[in-house]
Amino acid sequence: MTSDLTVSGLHASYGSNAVLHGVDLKVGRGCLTAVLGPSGCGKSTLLRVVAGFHRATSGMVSVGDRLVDDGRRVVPPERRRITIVPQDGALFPHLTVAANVAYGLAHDPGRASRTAEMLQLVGLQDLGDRYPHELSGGQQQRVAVARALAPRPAFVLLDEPFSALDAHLREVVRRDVRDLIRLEGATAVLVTHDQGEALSLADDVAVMRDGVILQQATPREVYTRPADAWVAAFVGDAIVLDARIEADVAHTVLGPIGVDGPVRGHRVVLRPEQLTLGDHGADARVRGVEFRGDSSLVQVHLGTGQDLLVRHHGPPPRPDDTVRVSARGTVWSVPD
Ligand SMILES: Nc1ncnc2c1ncn2[C@@H]1O[C@H](COP(=O)(O)OP(=O)(O)OP(=O)(O)O)[C@@H](O)[C@H]1O
Repeated sequence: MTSDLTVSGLHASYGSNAVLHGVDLKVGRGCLTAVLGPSGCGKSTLLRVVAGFHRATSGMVSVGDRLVDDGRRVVPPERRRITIVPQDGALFPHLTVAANVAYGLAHDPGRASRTAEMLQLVGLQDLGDRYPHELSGGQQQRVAVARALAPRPAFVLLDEPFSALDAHLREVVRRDVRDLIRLEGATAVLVTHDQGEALSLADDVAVMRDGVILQQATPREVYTRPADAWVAAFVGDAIVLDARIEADVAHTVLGPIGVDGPVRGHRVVLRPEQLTLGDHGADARVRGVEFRGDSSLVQVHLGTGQDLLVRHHGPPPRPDDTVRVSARGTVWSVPD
């Protein structure tokens, strides 16, 4: 992988408050990488150090083959060819949509045609004369992304750019933005605490907690082969079972299940869609049912005292029904 951004051993603080504790991250050229983590874990701080708005205490950041921060020598933000799209889009309210998009193209002779092209790409070619307050939230976000990509930055950093949008609009806008980033061939880092967004959009997901990246891998890999039980639960609904593992078979309260990959402890992880409610398996009682559109998420209480989530298709059981639960597929072993 040709790496466009390399962050290694990065530490950063606000005064005496250390926030990044040795972050390692690699972003391949032309890739969209999501940094996924809970509120306050340091995602925005990481973006700010990468963009050059905050200095590292130690560690290093390289963009392309150029070292931009090693805690001593620092390349200023305007010389990094990195663009940040902040959470609120931060459009200039006194400029029209077209003038906002053209803003970064001041010295570009192809300014007018590039602006028109970007407006076309985000589907706002008819709204160039409007002002930001005359647009919906989703349209404003598109303008913000068009403005960021217009000068063809090597790098785009997106800081939770879709968080202000409602669920439906968010899906539409984020798909458009991803397509635009792909089309422009930009390398992008997207910060989010929304696991669905990270898993569905990104080529690569870096899961962050308390100022460190716990795992960086493809969406499928972090979902099916999480680094630990915390990552498993953060990227999706997870079932963590105690297990005695012998010869690639985990002996659990749900019976024996095959283990995929190395044995790393006494617990295994599986997903609610791997469980089946049927006429065989462990005895359980239904505690609650959540309607999820195409399926139901059924919370069951095993005779052994453990609660599990089951993704169930078809008519759901009712609270207090007695059911039997079995597991399909393989499980993934996580460290204790
Ligand atoms: N300017 C600042 N001065 C002091 N502390 C700060 C400053 N900015 C952020 N912090 C602290 O640093 C920690 C990490 O903040 P950061 O904004 O990087 O987290 P985040 O993961 O982006 O959170 P969110 O998802 O809520 O935006 C938090 O504890 C926060 O309170």
